[in-house]
Amino acid sequence: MIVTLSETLDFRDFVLLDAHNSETAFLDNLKKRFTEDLIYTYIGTLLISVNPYKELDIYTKKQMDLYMGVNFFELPPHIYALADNVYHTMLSEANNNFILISGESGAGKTEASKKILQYYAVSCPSSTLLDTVRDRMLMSNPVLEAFGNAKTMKNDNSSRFGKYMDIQFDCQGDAVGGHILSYLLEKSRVVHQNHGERNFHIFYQLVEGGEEDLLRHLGLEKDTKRYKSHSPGECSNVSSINDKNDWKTVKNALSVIDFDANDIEHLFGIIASVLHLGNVHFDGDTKGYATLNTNAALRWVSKIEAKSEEVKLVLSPFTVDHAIYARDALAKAIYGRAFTWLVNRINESLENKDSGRKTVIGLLDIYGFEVFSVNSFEQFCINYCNEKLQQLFIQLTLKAEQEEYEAEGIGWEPVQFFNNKIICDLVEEKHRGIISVLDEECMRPGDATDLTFLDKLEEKMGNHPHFVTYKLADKKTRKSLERGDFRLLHYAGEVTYCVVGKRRRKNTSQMSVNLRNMFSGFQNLLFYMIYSFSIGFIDKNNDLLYKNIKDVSALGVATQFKNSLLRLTEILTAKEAWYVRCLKSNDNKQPGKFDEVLVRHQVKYLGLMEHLRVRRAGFAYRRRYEVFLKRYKALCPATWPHWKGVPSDGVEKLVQHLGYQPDEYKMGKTKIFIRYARTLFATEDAFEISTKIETCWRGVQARKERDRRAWAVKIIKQLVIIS
Ligand SMILES: Nc1ncnc2c1ncn2[C@@H]1O[C@H](COP(=O)(O)OP(=O)(O)OP(=O)(O)O)[C@@H](O)[C@H]1O
Repeated sequence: MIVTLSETLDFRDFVLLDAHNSETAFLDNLKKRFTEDLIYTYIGTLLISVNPYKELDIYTKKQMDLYMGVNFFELPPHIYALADNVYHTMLSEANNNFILISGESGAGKTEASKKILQYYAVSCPSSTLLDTVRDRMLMSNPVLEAFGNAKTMKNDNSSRFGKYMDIQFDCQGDAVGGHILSYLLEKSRVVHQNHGERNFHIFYQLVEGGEEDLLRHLGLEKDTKRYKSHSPGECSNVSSINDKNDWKTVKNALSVIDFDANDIEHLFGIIASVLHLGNVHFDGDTKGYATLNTNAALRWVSKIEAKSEEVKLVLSPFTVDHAIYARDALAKAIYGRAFTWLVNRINESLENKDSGRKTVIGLLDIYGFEVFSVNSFEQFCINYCNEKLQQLFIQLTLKAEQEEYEAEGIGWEPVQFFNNKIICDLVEEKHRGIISVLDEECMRPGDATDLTFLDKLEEKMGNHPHFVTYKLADKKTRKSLERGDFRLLHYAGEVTYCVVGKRRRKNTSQMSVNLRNMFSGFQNLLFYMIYSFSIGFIDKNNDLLYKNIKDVSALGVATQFKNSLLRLTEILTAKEAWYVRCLKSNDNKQPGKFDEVLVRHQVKYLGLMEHLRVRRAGFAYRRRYEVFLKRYKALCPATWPHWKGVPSDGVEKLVQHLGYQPDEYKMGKTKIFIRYARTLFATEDAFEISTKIETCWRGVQARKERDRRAWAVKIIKQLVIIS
């Protein structure tokens, strides 16, 4: 076996990278690995995945078998290694875990979470009952994708919601149940899609693939162009999507998940209602009155939501524009509720009825920092979410570190890192944070606008080091800000948010109240809505749907999101954290192309350098004595080929031989702890080679006498490379 120098120059674990503060070195390593189709790299136990945009032969059953039960660092980085390690940690420590999968749209999050699920489906024990749970869990994917994914410019199968899925295991390691939570469904897609984008897949699947009888029953025609809610994107046919086939998959998946005929009828009835609503038109008279007769469109919704109640919405005295807005808001509300219902229904079918002790692996698939598109309210929510998750990462990592130091009898040292709590507080603090200010502004009587909201922010956050606006900025910064912007200095970098909508209506609050009253007749589906063309922070925060009017005065969308994030944080805090960070290699979905600027940007906004810093802080490297000795014994004459004494003594001899200074390492009860120093990088490199040398050595012993000399010469060459 020949070990070339080039093989030793890329690192499967960034923690070993000597120039760990250098973004350029980080990128070089990623790129080098990527060009060799090595899309996975670690930062400790965090897995980075770079989307190759091509099928790689690394997801076979054979590969799965290879990774089952093998030590995390033994084999090349892989999503299966992570999945396996989490599973075995859960079993051996009987604890709960979660895997956070993040990255921007098209980076590969959905694929990563599917691969983890597939791995568990193959590697976990099996029985008829368990197979049912396993199948339902796997089948929940195509269903949620049909209703929650859509073609966007960035991704033909883009998830338009955040997803957290718990997989529950019994103490034998069998998957016995599951539970899904969804976040921030992009409801606006139901009524509007940008050019080149589509509505949620299910609309096309139903119309293209639906059986004649079903379509007739739902009053639909087999022609997607007939439905106005589809037309703005003008993109029904996409080469990578086969709606007819997907329809079959979804129907099959629904039956596996145990949806009965009644459920299915209602579900598709609702989809039909939304399609019909898109085609509802309005008669506007000269005074600007508009009538919206939704009886036909809401036939199915009323079955679920209002039972026998006849639904008729009359909008007056508003204009056709207002009526269109009301219609669209209704379509969004209906779809949002149908999606929630669907998730609940899937959860019922995944529920584990057995009360025995369970441990959990949670999969959280959520957008990373968004800085490219219009920086608006949604991005603000997503970025706040990422800020919270970073906080959680810091807490969990440091907590875990501290616990391990104590268990090993090593004194805890404070670690230098940037604590982003200050930014989380800036956004979420009660009465003082941005979300509270937004709610106050939405609810106060009088003429509240996005700009008065911005004024209030300036008043309250004026001196905050992570907040700046045009008015507060110095001359230089001002050049990059508009008057309607505020900028947050997130832990991962600066993001500018535009608070104002495109067009403003003057008396928004007053109008909201009028509309609210107008819709109070519709049982359970009560929402209030604001002028259709304004999309600023105030209106977005007000785009509410409530069961009960009493709630309306209290909560804005941002606060609801904050509350759901707090609940999520509680769920996650009690678990051990694992991370998959997905990176997009290029913007054109081109196989094998590595766009350095794009990747650099993501490395920054996913906080990977910061992550590396936290991981390397303190004694970042630790291994059990036996494992360490086995790996590195070839590097010291006293330990090679065998160390006969106590492993910890052998390890100490070894590290001293390698030149570690006393402050560079500590000897724990069962493990050695080492600071990441230059020497270690050489050591890890050497480990790779020494493993190969061992293989060669065995080769030498097995060979005939005449070959031995040639093999021995090769080994000596390797040793020269090491030194
Ligand atoms: N590991 C992989 N191997 C091969 N192709 C991949 C891999 N991961 C992703 N892809 C390709 O990239 C596309 C986008 O991936 P995916 O849908 O998982 O992105 P995402 O991060 O979930 O995006 P979004 O946030 O928009 O949902 C996939 O449809 C697939 O073609």
